[in-house]
Amino acid sequence: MKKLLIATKNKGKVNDFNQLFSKYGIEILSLLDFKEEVEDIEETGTTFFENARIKAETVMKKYHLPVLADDSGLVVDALNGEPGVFSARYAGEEKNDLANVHKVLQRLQGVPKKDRTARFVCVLAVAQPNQPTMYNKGTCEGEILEVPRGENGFGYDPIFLPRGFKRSMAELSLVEKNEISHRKFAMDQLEQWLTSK
Ligand SMILES: O=P(O)(O)OP(=O)(O)OP(=O)(O)OC[C@H]1O[C@@H](n2cnc3c(O)ncnc32)[C@H](O)[C@@H]1O
Ligand SMILES: [Mg+2]
Repeated sequence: MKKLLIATKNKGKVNDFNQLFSKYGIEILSLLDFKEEVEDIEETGTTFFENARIKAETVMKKYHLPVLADDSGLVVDALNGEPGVFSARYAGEEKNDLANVHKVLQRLQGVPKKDRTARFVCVLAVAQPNQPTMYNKGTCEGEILEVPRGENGFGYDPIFLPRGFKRSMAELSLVEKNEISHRKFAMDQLEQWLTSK
């Protein structure tokens, strides 16, 4: 089975990717699989593209392998695009999903349903030795609920209602999420590269 290294330490993403990659017969490894702790990569970019590039190229240069990186987040219109590239650390450096969700809900208190539009964004970067880095972007439109719902997924899934759905992203199964997610749409554009591997 082919293997691909994903430059992430986020278990929720690894879970999504395991299911998304299964149809390509590709086994994925992440930074969580290394015996020694891999140092955190500083995400100093101001865009999802820059941070995806930093993660993919840093890890590719270290291990000399093709590497996929994912930089993603939640963009809320009524918050001028926040939390955006700061999604993981919105409520502090410790990257606490519950605290991040709470902060978004607090900032949206009193904002009516029609103004709670938002989207998940995912930029994937593929870095390979001696080749230009490739990028793909996927989005998933929806709105922010008033209270969290559901136990599946990770991050902001419990407060995100995908457009056209009655269940939150965290009330969808992994398979259902992966039919409509920002990560899936970014992956679709990689199909040619994945199938030629
Ligand atoms: O950088 P890596 O190691 O990949 O892991 P991270 O958690 O720091 O990841 P990001 O820098 O890309 O920040 C993305 C954050 O956006 C949120 N997010 C991204 N995709 C999501 C999804 O599918 N469902 C819910 N929240 C998501 C979640 O809180 C993530 O921590
Ligand atoms: Mg990160």
